[in-house]
Amino acid sequence: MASNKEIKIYTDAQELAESFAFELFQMTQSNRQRFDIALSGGSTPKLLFDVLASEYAEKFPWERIHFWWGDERCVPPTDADSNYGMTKQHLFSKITIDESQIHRVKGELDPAKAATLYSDEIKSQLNDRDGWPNFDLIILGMGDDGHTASIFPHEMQLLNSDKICEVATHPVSGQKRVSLTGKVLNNANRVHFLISGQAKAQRLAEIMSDSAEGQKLPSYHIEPVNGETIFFLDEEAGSKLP
Ligand SMILES: O=C1O[C@H](COP(=O)(O)O)[C@@H](O)[C@H](O)[C@H]1O
Repeated sequence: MASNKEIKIYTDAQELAESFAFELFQMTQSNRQRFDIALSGGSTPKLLFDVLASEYAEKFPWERIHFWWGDERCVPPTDADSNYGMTKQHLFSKITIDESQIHRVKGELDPAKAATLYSDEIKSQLNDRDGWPNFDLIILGMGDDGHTASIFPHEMQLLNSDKICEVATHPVSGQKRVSLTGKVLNNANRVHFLISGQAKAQRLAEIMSDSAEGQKLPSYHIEPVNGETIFFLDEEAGSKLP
């Protein structure tokens, strides 16, 4: 199948975050009443949240945005590893948004229980398309090993899971995660990867060249058939692209 992955490259991580914040702002300028956006953890979104908090706190239609996560680490929200905790620190604590619009994974609970609760909340709140929840936008990162959300290369079966969420295990630390599965990621209207840094360059080159190596990486397989897939990169991340 021909790929429709689009690539946008910015000078550095700061310019990437600022340009992406503007893209987000533009997306919210329609008269839609609600946008369901799944966030990622990681270093690049942190910069994005800082830009949103400092430059868009008053401009954004926060009352129409519902926030979710593509994945969460199974730790309490106060833990430095918590994706929700990082977002709270860098964004939610600096804007006015109702708690009912923040749909976090309860990382402090038993992982299987947290995955079930999160799946139930998604099912009860999101529109369905072709039997799967339909996010307006899923923002994803990519780990140095090619993982995305918390779908790691040693757990490729999560790409084809029939569940909305699964419990995943980090290959090195053994930390438990809750992750949206591939069918949900691939049912979004938009998937936007935000990727910066030299450490991602080789994996990105493998993915974009359609190589056998690339096909072993979870990120390669995320491309909604009925949606857009855009890779927002800085020059370092894009430095080895074919
Ligand atoms: O573990 C995770 O890593 C990825 C990538 O993060 P980065 O810091 O290498 O950019 C992230 O997308 C995911 O949400 C997070 O849980």
